[in-house]
Amino acid sequence: MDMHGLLEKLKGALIVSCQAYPGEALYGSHHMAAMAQAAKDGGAAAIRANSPQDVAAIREICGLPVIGIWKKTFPDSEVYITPSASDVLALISAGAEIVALDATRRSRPGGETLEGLLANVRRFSERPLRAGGETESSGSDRTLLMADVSTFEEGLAAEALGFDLLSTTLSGYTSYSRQDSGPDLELVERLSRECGIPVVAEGRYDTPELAAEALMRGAHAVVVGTAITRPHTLSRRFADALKREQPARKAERKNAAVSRPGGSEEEFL
Ligand SMILES: CC(=O)N[C@H](C=O)[C@@H](O)[C@H](O)[C@H](O)COP(=O)(O)O
Repeated sequence: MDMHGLLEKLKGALIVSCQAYPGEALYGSHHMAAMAQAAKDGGAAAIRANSPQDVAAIREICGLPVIGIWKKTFPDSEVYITPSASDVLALISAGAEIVALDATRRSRPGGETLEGLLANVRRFSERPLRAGGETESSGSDRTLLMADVSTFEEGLAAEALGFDLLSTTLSGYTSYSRQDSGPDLELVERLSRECGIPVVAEGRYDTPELAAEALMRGAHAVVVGTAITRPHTLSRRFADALKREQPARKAERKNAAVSRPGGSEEEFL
């Protein structure tokens, strides 16, 4: 499959983000590969995964195209999604068909620039990023680069730098981007209208309806993570809702006891 074939395959598709952090019950490539297989069984067309180990495990088990990222934190920068050229190359070696990286305007670790990073990746990549030459494990003739952005301006800049596709991943996660509890559908719509490369909707799509709306607004595909693959977060939502309900129920029962003929508040207590 060439890069156009891969992008065509992702058109209108669900991409499931399978990520877990150290200390969480599902942390580990084995769990993430099982999660990816379950997502595939449910109709996902691709997987977004963190670290070369998870990318390799997921590709081996479920065989779907993988968008690889590598989250790393540094004391001198807020950038944490695939911060450096060597991270990109490690993900390419692990078999990622697409590598996503922070393309915000924030300063990067070690003072590296986004332009410099792209030049390094192109220079050192074994699977050329701009030339042909299909490799056995590759789903595409070259690894595509996805820009994770937080604003419209960052999207335009990333397209000008030669990224293959954009994702709205970081809207709400930079200090200067729109802060909202829901997904940034306006950003999806604006980028889709103004950019010549595919725009992926990502970040806080927590219902099927919101994901479908993103396609209506022009998204090429939708990435869903937390709402599908983070069961402890989902469990907490339910548990918190029940906890919030308890005082209301208690008050209801108390009112019912007091208003019953012969009933009293003491009886309820
Ligand atoms: C901001 C950031 O670091 N986003 C990360 C990017 O890979 C993941 O933690 C998210 O789960 C992913 O973007 C999917 O979004 P959501 O989990 O909201 O469906």
